[in-house]
Formats: sequence, structure tokens, C-alpha cells
Amino acid sequence: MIEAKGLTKRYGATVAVDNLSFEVKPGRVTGFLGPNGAGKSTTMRMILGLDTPTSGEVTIDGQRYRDLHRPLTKVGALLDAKWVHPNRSARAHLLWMAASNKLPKSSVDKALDMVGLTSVASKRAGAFSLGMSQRLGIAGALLGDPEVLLFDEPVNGLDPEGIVWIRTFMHRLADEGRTVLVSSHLLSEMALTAEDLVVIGRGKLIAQSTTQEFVDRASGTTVKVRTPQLDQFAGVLNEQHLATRIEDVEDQGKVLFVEGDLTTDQIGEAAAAHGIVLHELTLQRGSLEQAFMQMTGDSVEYHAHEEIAAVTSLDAPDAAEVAAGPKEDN
Ligand SMILES: Nc1ncnc2c1ncn2[C@@H]1O[C@H](COP(=O)(O)OP(=O)(O)OP(=O)(O)O)[C@@H](O)[C@H]1O
Repeated sequence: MIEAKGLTKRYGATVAVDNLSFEVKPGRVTGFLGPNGAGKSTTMRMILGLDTPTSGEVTIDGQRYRDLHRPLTKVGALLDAKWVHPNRSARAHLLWMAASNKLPKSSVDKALDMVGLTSVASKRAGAFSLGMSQRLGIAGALLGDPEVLLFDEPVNGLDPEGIVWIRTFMHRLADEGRTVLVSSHLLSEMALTAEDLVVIGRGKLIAQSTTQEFVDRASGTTVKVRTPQLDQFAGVLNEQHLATRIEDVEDQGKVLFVEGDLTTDQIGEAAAAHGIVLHELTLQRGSLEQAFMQMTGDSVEYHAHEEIAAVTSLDAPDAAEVAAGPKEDN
């Protein structure tokens, strides 16, 4: 389990991470989302002890990374897949990593096997495709058989086959009981990969919940109803103070959409009670994209203001100060 409590990181006047508290549970894939510059990479670096918090702390099973006896056996991370010596073979790269972390040679063959690179292990890592490099990076993260895994944008630039492989592999790691935290800006992919989400904006926590709850909370639910007694049923639902709208849908004619918290079961029962014939009753869920835009809208806008402020400050410091808002002391 990863636990952040009041985690804060300032770089001069920039508050990259601002009093952030969250938990990442074992046995699940947790997506780490936020607009550009939200503080995801800074947070990941602090989890891995590569950056020191200004205040607050982040622990792995109760211990700070720096206090871990043999970190690679507790936490594995893929931050930059191209971080290999190009002339080394995949096996040589992993053997070097294993040796420098006092891990047995057998861990290398096991990790190569897990990511399906055994047959190309003697090939130059510099000649690997991006997908193979990602697998090699993941093999490196798995060398110490760690309980906790961190992946920063692991599917960036991959082809569909590579994306599906990573998604499936992450689920497998979580099913083995590991804690998996993965950052990505590919929201449709995250909707398929992550069961839980930690969403941040300008360094602050925006939401921590299951992916489904996040989407439902932001977008609400709508039920689509097709019935030959459209106006009659809309009237029945309106009498129950439910918001309805009728739309023309291509190839389907007029369709009734019911907003609110009623389940399809309840709407079906209401139809039966009034002798309404139903041709279709479907729950329409919002997308993670819609929910993300709605929930992070302000924080994106804040950054836009900041950038304008930064540009303006070259000519007009007063205007920049107004746009940037109040500054906090270091
Ligand atoms: N070493 C640093 N020195 C100064 N400012 C930094 C440093 N690292 C990050 N920042 C600033 O901290 C904020 C958060 O950056 P960070 O890279 O953590 O965000 P991110 O969510 O990972 O963004 P992206 O998705 O664009 O990679 C940004 O405003 C960034 O400019």
C-alpha cells in the first residue's frame, strides 16, 4: 500500500504538489490522472525517494522509500523505458541491474519470462521497438519481485497490440495481490485499465474513488428508453418529478432519455405499472473523458492563467501578479 499524507513539494514559488493525501491499495490497478503540470511526476519521484517532500510524507507499507532495506524487493518502477545502454543486450542490462541491487541472476530469467522477452534476450536493447523497450523496462521493475509497482505513462506511443499487452499485464500484477499505480493521459485507456483513480489538479487532490464512481459522480446517469408510447411515458415520469428529454436518434426515431438516479429496474417497473410497451431500456454511462474534463476544468484554467501570467510578466509585472493570484511563502 502507498500512503501519502499532506505531501507537499515547492520549487521556488511553484507549488508542484500541495498538501496531497491519498492511498493506493494492493490487488488493484490505480490510475493516477491529472492535467499537464498537475504534479504527477513530482509525486511519483517523491514516492521513489528521487525528490524530497517540502513537507508531509509518502510511505510504502508504512516506510519511506529511503528507509527501505532493499528497495527493489519492495518497489519497482518504470519511469523512462529508453533508459538502457543501447549496446547492451536485454539480458546484460537486467544482469547489471540485478547485480547492482544484490539480486540473484535467476531473477533476470524469471523477469524476462514474465514479460515474454526470453527469445530476444541476447539482442541489443538499443535496437528494440518501443513496445519491446517497455517490456524490458517492466522486466527491470519486476526484478526484485516487488509488491508495489509504479508506471509513468507506460502506453505512450505504443501500438494497439502493445497497449492491450500492458493493460492485461497490469491486471495480472494486481491479481497477484500487488499494488499497481499507473499514470497516463490516455483517458479511454485508463477507463479500461484502472479500477481505482487518484485524480489531481494543480498539485491538489480532486478525487479518489473507483473509476466507476468518479464517472458516475461527474456525469450522472441517463437511461435511454425506446417505446411506442413516448409522450404517455414521458408524462408518467414527469409526474414523478423526473427530468426527461426526447431526442431524434439516427435510425431509431424519437427516443426518450431519463435523467436522475432511477435504475433501469425502477423505470421498467414504472412502465409495467402503466401498461407501457418498452422496446429498449439501456443505462447510458458518461465517459471518463467527460468526467475528467468536468472535474479538472478549473485546474486546467488555472494553469492557462499561470502561463498567461508568465508571458505577461515579461512586460507587465503588475498584471502578472494579479493573474497569478496570491503567492505562498516558501
Ligand atoms: N525540477 C523542477 N523545478 C521547477 N519546477 C518543477 C520541477 N519539476 C516540476 N516542476 C513544476 O511542478 C509542476 C508539476 O510538474 P509535474 O511534472 O510533476 O507535473 P505532471 O502532472 O507530471 O505533468 P505532465 O503530465 O505534463 O508530465 C509544474 O508546474 C512543473 O513546471
